[in-house]
Amino acid sequence: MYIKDIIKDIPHKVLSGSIEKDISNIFYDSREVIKDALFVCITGIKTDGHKYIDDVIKKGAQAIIVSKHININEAYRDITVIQVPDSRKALAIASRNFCHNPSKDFNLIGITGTNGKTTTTFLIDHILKQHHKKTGLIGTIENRINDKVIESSRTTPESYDLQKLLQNMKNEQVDNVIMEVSSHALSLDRVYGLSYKTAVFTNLSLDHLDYHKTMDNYLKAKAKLFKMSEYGVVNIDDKASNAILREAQCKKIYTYSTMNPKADFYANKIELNATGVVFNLIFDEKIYRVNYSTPGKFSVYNALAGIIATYIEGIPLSNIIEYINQFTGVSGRFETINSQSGYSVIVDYAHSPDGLLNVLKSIKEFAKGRVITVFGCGGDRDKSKRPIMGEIASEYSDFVIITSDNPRTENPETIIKEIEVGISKNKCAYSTILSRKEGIKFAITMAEEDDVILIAGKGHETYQEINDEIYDFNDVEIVKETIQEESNLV
Ligand SMILES: CC(=O)N[C@H]1[C@@H](OP(=O)(O)OP(=O)(O)OC[C@H]2O[C@@H](n3ccc(=O)[nH]c3=O)[C@H](O)[C@@H]2O)O[C@H](CO)[C@@H](O)[C@@H]1O[C@H](C)C(=O)N[C@@H](C)C(=O)N[C@H](CCC(=O)O)C(=O)O
Ligand SMILES: Nc1ncnc2c1ncn2[C@@H]1O[C@H](COP(=O)(O)OP(=O)(O)OP(=O)(O)O)[C@@H](O)[C@H]1O
Ligand SMILES: N[C@H](CCC[C@H](N)C(=O)O)C(=O)O
Ligand SMILES: [Mg+2]
Repeated sequence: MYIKDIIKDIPHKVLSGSIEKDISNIFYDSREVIKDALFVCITGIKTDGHKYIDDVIKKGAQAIIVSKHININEAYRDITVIQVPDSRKALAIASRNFCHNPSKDFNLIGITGTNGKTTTTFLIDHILKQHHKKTGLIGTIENRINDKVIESSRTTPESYDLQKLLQNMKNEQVDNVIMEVSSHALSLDRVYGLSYKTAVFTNLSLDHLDYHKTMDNYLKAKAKLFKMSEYGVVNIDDKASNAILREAQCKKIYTYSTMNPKADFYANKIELNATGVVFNLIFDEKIYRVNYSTPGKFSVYNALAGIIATYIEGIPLSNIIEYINQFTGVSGRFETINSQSGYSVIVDYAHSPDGLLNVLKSIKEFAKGRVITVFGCGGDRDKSKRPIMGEIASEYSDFVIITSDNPRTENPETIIKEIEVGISKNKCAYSTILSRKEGIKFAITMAEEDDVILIAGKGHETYQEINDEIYDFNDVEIVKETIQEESNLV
């Protein structure tokens, strides 16, 4: 595509070279640049793309987008250099142009919030598919085009990767794309220039302060999505919803609640049990009984969000409720493994204080025996949540095993100590076991009939990241193997 077409709608100044050149591809990482490329220099948190200009020109880049003043070497005078005020926004619009604005050809649904994004996207995808729609899905566990799975390395991809993925989805003629929109993506303009049909707000609670610094910044990032969307779907039981509603520029907003009968979609008569939730949905003065097979009060919220987003797509409520009945849940989200000895193990992705609190409260609703919790916290991420999660685990468990999550480049023993600070020692007994595998094994060895073991934090993850190395690791597999070994011993 010609540079002049790629930079359409981007405020810019051409510093050198021609914009009539044909470009092979766009890159934001110098390490990937190939001949005839356009390289967008991004000033990041760790490094600065402007540092790699010489390098990309040597690799054959023909055009460069910069956001800083640069001195162009005489030898490079044929290289097209374009200056823009904001190179992340420029990357998003250039990518959208280069991919022929794919999202204009389908309805885009975006889910934001601290918890529940993956679960809600999977539920919406399920409902739409049951109604014979073709779908694309983008999020933490995987990306999908209809039933084809594409590996995902980020909750919301960088703008260029996102536009390419949306283009592939368009080529497969999807009717809808359902995507998780992380606060990082909103803050770093990965979704800049997209128009959503529907934006969903699930909730806001403590997480990611390593990046956002304050809860207010975190909330403002989430609120951006509601300026880019035709319809809004908002959980008004969450106190952050006031700010979302205030900032939203949607043409229509549907609210949902389990506490306020004035919400557009209101749930009451909620029954919680070990296999799921059942509740009454009240909409437009009609009552529908909904069955959803993931336990926990938070499941009612995810179901409500899924119901409204698909109602906006024109699917009759009676159909939606029938489809929800057949939804079997998401891997690593309240995934239950029953043992022959009568105890059960729940693998869950709760990795924030609110997530852990919700899952433990839900377990308390049905656990007949002790609750044994195994968890850790990720390294190189928000440290403020560590003692709070320690406190929650000890308040709601009979025994806690603090272990490693993904320590990344931090010392795992230090992370464990920071969690330990929050443990209420008079509330419950606990152990610290560095190896997550040993921690899980220890919990299973001590479990007796009717006990419930919660293994929190890694859910679907199939790896453990320690010191920049990725090791195979799968909570569910370790649980199954250990239960098997235990039963062989009996
Ligand atoms: C905090 C954050 O999101 N950081 C993202 C940000 O990194 P950064 O600003 O530090 O970038 P940088 O490393 O300084 O590099 C600046 C520029 O130089 C380029 N570069 C760098 C090195 C080089 O040799 N050559 C080169 O050209 C980089 O490609 C980049 O364009 O921009 C990079 C380029 O797109 C991202 O890779 C990086 O994501 C990092 C890896 C990350 O871990 N992000 C996580 C926290 C994240 O985004 N998580 C959310 C989920 C959160 C949730 O649970 O809700 C997600 O959406 O996945
Ligand atoms: N609506 C909800 N409210 C509070 N907690 C929830 C909710 N839904 C799920 N959870 C808890 O949060 C965990 C993560 O859920 P899910 O993966 O759907 O969230 P997410 O927003 O996609 O997370 P991430 O930001 O890591 O992608 C679940 O395992 C569960 O413990
Ligand atoms: N999307 C979340 C995932 C956390 C999962 C947990 N297992 C960890 O590694 O910290 C984050 O980036 O904070
Ligand atoms: Mg997710």
